[in-house]
Amino acid sequence: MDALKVVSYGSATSYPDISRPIFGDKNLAKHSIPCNSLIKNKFSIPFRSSRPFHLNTRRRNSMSASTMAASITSVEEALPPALDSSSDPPAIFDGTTRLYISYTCPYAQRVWITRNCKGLQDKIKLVPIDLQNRPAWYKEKVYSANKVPSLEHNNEIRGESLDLIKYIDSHFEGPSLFPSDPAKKEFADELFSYTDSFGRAVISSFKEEGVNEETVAAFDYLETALSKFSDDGPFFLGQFSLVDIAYAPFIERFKPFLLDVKNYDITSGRPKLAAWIEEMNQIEAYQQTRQDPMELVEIYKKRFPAKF
Ligand SMILES: N[C@@H](CCC(=O)N[C@@H](CS)C(=O)NCC(=O)O)C(=O)O
Repeated sequence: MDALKVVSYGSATSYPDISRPIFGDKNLAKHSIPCNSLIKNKFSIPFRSSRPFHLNTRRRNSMSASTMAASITSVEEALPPALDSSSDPPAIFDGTTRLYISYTCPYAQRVWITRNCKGLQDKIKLVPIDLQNRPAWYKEKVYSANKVPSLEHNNEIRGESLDLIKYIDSHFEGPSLFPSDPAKKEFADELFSYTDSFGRAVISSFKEEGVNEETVAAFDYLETALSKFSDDGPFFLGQFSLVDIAYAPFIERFKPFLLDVKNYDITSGRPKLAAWIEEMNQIEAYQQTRQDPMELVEIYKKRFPAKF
């Protein structure tokens, strides 16, 4: 893993938060930090594995020493180009574990983040697909649902992002990304169940003028949810978990889009959500999956050409 290098390929590179200035450069000092330093040093991850975990974050020019300590690091990989209708299929079912994604798909991004967080870059090969010019073999030979993400593992293909992040967490090595505390597990289930409703509630405003009550309530729900275990840390279950991974790709898109087209700042009056975004953006395993926010805004503008 340490041999992996920083390489951006096409649009698949990591970007800082749209609302924050870009600090630093690409010539970053690199080192690994252990799992329990994952999220700033004060928040440990008392999940079942204590295996070392490699987290990368980007060095910034103006930072406190403690933030700096957690923010310089590490493991980046060369991202392959997306396969399109002219590309040959990989050697499907040759024993290689493959994660089929699209670089711009938030569902696929959930699984990609999970794979990175568990340090599985060498064990699970990324196979990006160009959804706009999809290879026919993907539906015929890989995943008949013809969607991403899908995971090829042990001669089987599995789909559905929430199932996949749980599957990867429980069937592969690396730090556990799910708590054992029953109260946290129960809350995790509630938050997983809410993901689709959350998305629908936010998108309901994309088709009309302004930001409706349903959308506001959805972000308020997250703000309240972030209070529940806030004594343990800034994430949904206190410690970083699969729940954060389930929401991050969507917040990554909704935040810049709502700001750009509706002048609506989802963090205004929601300090816990603002802090969560800040903390998420420090996690290199996530950073490496992020796209240019303005490209994401443009994608949404095309997809929702309604009233801005
Ligand atoms: N419920 C699925 C949704 C996956 C999904 O809709 N993926 C989109 C890309 S973001 C897709 O593959 N769309 C292709 C299509 O529907 O033809 C999951 O959570 O994995």
